[in-house]
Amino acid sequence: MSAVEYDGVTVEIDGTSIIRDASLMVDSGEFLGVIGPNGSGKSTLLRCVYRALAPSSGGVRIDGHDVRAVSMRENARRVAALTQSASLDFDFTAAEVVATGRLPHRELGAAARARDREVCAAAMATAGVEMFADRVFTTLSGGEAQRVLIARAFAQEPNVLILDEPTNHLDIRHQFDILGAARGRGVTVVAALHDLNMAAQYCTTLAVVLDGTIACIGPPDELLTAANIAEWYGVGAYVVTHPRTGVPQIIFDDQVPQAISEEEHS
Ligand SMILES: Nc1ncnc2c1ncn2[C@@H]1O[C@H](COP(=O)(O)OP(=O)(O)OP(=O)(O)O)[C@@H](O)[C@H]1O
Repeated sequence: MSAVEYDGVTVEIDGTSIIRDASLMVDSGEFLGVIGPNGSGKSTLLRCVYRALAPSSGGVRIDGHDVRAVSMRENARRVAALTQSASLDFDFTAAEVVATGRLPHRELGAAARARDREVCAAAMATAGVEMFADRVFTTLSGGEAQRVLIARAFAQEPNVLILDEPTNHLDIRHQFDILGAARGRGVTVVAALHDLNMAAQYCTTLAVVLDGTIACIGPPDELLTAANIAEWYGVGAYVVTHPRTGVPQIIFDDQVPQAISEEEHS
């Protein structure tokens, strides 16, 4: 059984097909990177998993359960999402924001248990935000706030972590830390990523979304060729091999008239 399964998902908004007939299976423990140009449909695809959007046809299953057939609360025990549009206008402290990640696990109205507090403290340590615990969330910088929201997603202890551009606002140190922490949790991760070099380093599989359809699915070293990058993004590139890990790494060059891969170049 797949951890996440899209079965013929079509999303129509105001009569326009934003996603067309998307099918995809993500195995338990896999780190799937969803890549593709701006406006291609990555966020829309992700929103169907955490029920921010209902497909017009087809469905999404988590651990074999259709996400629309279970309660929001039950879905939230399985899926945590870091979204692009998370805005919190209340004067919550960072620790209070993280604590909301435990709500799906608590009985209605029940107080936080010792374990809830332990999980939140560990999540804040993993995201490196313990020092912001008492800060009002809205006073944090973009990167600090992003890490608090990541801590909240970790505190939710989901089987499936949905990350929509998780490295937005993060400096390079925190990009490594957060993607490494997501991978290190051993859960299934589905992440929309713009940074193809980070995607190559952390993702086991990539799904490429082009104009509302999943154009291809495969491991980074198969998909991240110069020819594909030119086709998907209209940018030339040299693709080299990371000297330590062996994964593809991309040096973009908008002046390269025709994309060349390392093999073609040598
Ligand atoms: N509520 C909506 N109403 C109208 N159009 C929408 C709506 N939501 C998304 N779209 C359109 O659907 C397309 C896909 O949007 P989506 O946000 O999924 O793309 P994306 O690949 O995540 O883009 P980006 O890389 O810029 O974040 C875009 O053209 C967007 O304008």
